[in-house]
Amino acid sequence: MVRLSVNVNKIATLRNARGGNMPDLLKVVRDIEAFGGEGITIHPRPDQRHIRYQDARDLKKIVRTELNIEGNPIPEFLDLVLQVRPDQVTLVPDAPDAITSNAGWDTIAHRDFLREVIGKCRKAGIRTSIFVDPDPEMIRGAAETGTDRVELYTEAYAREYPTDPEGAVKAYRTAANIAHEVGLGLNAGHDLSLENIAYFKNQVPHLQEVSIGHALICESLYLGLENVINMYKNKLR
Ligand SMILES: CC(=O)[C@@H](O)[C@H](O)COP(=O)(O)O
Ligand SMILES: NCC(=O)COP(=O)(O)O
Repeated sequence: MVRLSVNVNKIATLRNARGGNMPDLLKVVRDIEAFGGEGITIHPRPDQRHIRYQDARDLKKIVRTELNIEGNPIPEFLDLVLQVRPDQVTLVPDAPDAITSNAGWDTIAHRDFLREVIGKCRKAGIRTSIFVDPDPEMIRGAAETGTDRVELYTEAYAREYPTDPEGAVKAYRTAANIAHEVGLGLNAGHDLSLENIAYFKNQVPHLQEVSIGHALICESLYLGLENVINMYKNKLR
């Protein structure tokens, strides 16, 4: 079964909107795990617009499933990750002012930098993943960095799925097979939803984990968090 890691950035967005602690992020995370969530993903951005660095420290103490911290490995991010030691770190090449993640790594141009960062994380006992487009050369380049896994950036799939499901997924199927051939574990995420997740899961081999946040939280406004988590898990079986 493909593991569901729930990205809780948008819980922190709502919390920060009033400057208080409602919704209580730690309570929501405990409930997500009680409802069947199999991991918690956070993406502390440099401006800490939603997830704050302190949230990462606090969540490390309470997460019982797996904690995945995503972000651009700027020095303060890497320091946080090496301090917190999550189960997994996912390296994302976001610009500081990016409204959301919008590209995968150029694993060839940044091979030496990624090797250095990944080496430090793996030495600290943290499983590593790097955010990549479904580009065969980028997947092969990722294998040269020493990373444990890659995370396929699924925005293009989600955008094209409604009009051309097979056209949307074929690059990801190819990328997944190449990742498997070169010995990489496989995650996926960004803009996945109740509408598009089952087709992706059924068409993309070797998938170990999906991290889903924005759509899941929005769907939960109508259908309820516990119900939505179990709807995703049923589609991921
Ligand atoms: C790497 C990735 O796709 C997610 O972390 C996504 O960027 C969520 O970030 P926001 O919640 O800030 O959009
Ligand atoms: N890595 C993807 C993630 O954590 C959540 O992305 P999204 O579902 O908020 O687009």
